[in-house]
Amino acid sequence: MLVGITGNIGSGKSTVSNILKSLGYPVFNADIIGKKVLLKGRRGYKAVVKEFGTEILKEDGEIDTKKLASMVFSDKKSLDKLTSITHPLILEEISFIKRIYTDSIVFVEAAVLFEYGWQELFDFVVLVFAYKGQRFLRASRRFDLKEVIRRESFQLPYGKKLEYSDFLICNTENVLHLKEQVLNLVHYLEELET
Ligand SMILES: CC(C)(COP(=O)(O)OP(=O)(O)OC[C@H]1O[C@@H](n2cnc3c(N)ncnc32)[C@H](O)[C@@H]1O)[C@@H](O)C(=O)NCCC(=O)NCCS
Ligand SMILES: Nc1ncnc2c1ncn2[C@@H]1O[C@H](COP(=O)(O)OP(=O)(O)OP(=O)(O)O)[C@@H](O)[C@H]1O
Repeated sequence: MLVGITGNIGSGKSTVSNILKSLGYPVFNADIIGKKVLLKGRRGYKAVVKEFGTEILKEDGEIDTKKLASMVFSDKKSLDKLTSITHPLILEEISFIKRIYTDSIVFVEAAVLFEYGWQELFDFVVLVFAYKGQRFLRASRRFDLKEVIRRESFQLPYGKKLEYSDFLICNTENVLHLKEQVLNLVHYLEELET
């Protein structure tokens, strides 16, 4: 059973993933896959350098994801160019994961899932919710607020995402409250699986 975990920036997807991992479940991360395919020698590297130029390279020849981020999150066309290269490769890997884990539950965390119509690939999608203020505050630990706002502007609003989701997890309280919901979710999924 392939289960997607999604939610807007700073909602707590990785925290949910970590809880699932601590319970022993296999959890993959589409953001990480998306960056792996950009490593030197991997299939996205040449195409992205050709598209964005050698100015996105660091001294060691690897792609500087910070520079790339500043280009793509300030211009929708650039973001579309990047995703047209990396998304087919990410989807290939998710399909592979789906084929490998046929008789157990496997989770894939994907920040942007409904935005690109990936829901068809999953048996169920879990949406992690937190209020905008909470998300922005939490995400500012990793990115500055301007960057958080820019990235959020490329994400669908929760109202739309709720329509497409199978389960909702509310990360509006403390992590213990989040863990209780994750436990209820896996209990339900395990019952479906048997
Ligand atoms: C530009 C890149 C290299 C920047 O890497 P960086 O380490 O700064 O960010 P990371 O990938 O870890 O994403 C962090 C957060 O940014 C937001 N974000 C990332 N990609 C997107 C996107 N295409 N649309 C909207 N928000 C996005 C999400 O909230 C995500 O959780 C990277 O984000 C990227 O390659 N994005 C395009 C590919 C993609 O869509 N990846 C996400 C697959 S789920
Ligand atoms: N319930 C909570 N209470 C307080 N802090 C939290 C809570 N849930 C998550 N956090 C913290 O908020 C930050 C963002 O959480 P997390 O990384 O899980 O979100 P995310 O959705 O994966 O973020 P991103 O969109 O940047 O990938 C982290 O520092 C995390 O420890």
